Amino acid sequence: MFSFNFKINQLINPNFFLAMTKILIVSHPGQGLIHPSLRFAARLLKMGVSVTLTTSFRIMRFIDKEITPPGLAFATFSDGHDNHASGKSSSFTLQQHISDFATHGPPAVAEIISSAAAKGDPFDHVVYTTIIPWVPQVAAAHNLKSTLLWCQPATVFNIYYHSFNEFEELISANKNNASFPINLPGLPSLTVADLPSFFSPSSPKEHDFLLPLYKDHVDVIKTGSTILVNSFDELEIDSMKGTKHFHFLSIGPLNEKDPYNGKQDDSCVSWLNTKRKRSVVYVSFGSVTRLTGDQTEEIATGLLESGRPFLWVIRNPEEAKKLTKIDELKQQGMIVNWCCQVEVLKHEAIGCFLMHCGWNSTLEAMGTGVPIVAYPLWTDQTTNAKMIEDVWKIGVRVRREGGGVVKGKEIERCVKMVMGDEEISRNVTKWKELANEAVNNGGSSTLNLQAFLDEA
Ligand SMILES: O=c1ccn([C@@H]2O[C@H](COP(=O)(O)OP(=O)(O)O[C@H]3O[C@H](CO)[C@@H](O)[C@H](O)[C@H]3O)[C@@H](O)[C@H]2O)c(=O)[nH]1
Repeated sequence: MFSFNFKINQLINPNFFLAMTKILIVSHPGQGLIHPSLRFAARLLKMGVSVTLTTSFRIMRFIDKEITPPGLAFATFSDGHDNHASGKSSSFTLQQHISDFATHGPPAVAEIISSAAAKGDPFDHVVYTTIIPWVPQVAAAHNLKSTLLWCQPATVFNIYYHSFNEFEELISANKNNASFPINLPGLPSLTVADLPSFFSPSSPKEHDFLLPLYKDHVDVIKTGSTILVNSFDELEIDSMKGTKHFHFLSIGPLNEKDPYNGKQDDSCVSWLNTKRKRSVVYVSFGSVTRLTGDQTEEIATGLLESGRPFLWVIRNPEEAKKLTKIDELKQQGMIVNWCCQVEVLKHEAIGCFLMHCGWNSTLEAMGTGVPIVAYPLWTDQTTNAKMIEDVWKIGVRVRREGGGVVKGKEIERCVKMVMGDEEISRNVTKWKELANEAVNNGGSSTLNLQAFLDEA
């Protein structure tokens, strides 16, 4: 059912011999979670920890084995979708995806843990990502401690926590009033519209299973437990103190290039090399959501009207071909179905990032000092967009006229505004420095990770 794939480079990694702690990372096989898991694994390996990453075969096929971090071991298992055509766009529903992983995962992870113990090389600790709340039970059944690696802002965790506890009634009673103020301990002033999208009455029916799933996550964590967060103290210290029930340890931003993307695709970089400094709009909406045809057409109009060159990730090449002004678009910009985003964002030609506010993309923009045009779609993105615009002040959020599709004119306005705003530019530089300092030697996230390992 599962296969151990201990890599030969374990043998040449000096840290391997020094390893004191052996950690199993269990990751949901979605990209928003596999990227931070790989990056977290790389961090741990650098600190002399022995790490095994487990997830489904399906996603592992997209990981470039030649550039995985030295020493990283994989133990993969089937989630019932091994032959699915692409790990970069799914045809089966998210609910099915999560539920199949929850069916196949527990016995496979149990087997991985007991098999390592039987070989005399047991795990010391299990770390698991968001949306797999079944992991702590499996770990506990093998007398192992487990820790959640929360891959969204601490602010969002606390919103969930409070909304499932003392603020449940207040939020529920006012969910139809988007501007109703919600003041939660440690968090900035929010409104109902700033909460994760699953609280909204307009959230699609097929997302109804997600709020109970997040509740399971919160319920399963014992009071006083440590929660690792892909964030950094300077960014969210108040939010992290927003509940006395948990001990947040921020260990991010987890922003390094990882082997999911494979080797650098030189065509994007060669194209960016021909563009002026800070002139290009980079556009990407992450790995999950699909925009409607109307939304995509309006974005195309906005980009064309902005007059700026752009690099636009449209995951489905067929959708790109259907764009009405595809010839004009190709003259002004470049459309790709995937790129190595962390490398692209580092390029000096990038002037702003039009995005969905997925947490990884937000941190990647922050770590490279790229201002954001926030176009949130679902889940944590509504909250992230609020923080981006009003709290960290590193971008501007698109407005929807009468709640409909965001118009091309609005995209154009936001792109022009964010690329010329001095206050945003100053804040972007400030957060870039703080984000990078946090993960340096002696930085807050490095110290927090050390503290976690001391306890693990
Ligand atoms: O062409 C591309 C496009 C994306 N990426 C990477 O893919 C990841 C995308 O992650 P994220 O920005 O978080 O978006 P999603 O994939 O949509 O992530 C889901 O999971 C995240 C973590 O839970 C949530 O914050 C998001 O809202 C949710 O949509 C990032 O690391 C990007 O660098 C690439 O490398 N190349």
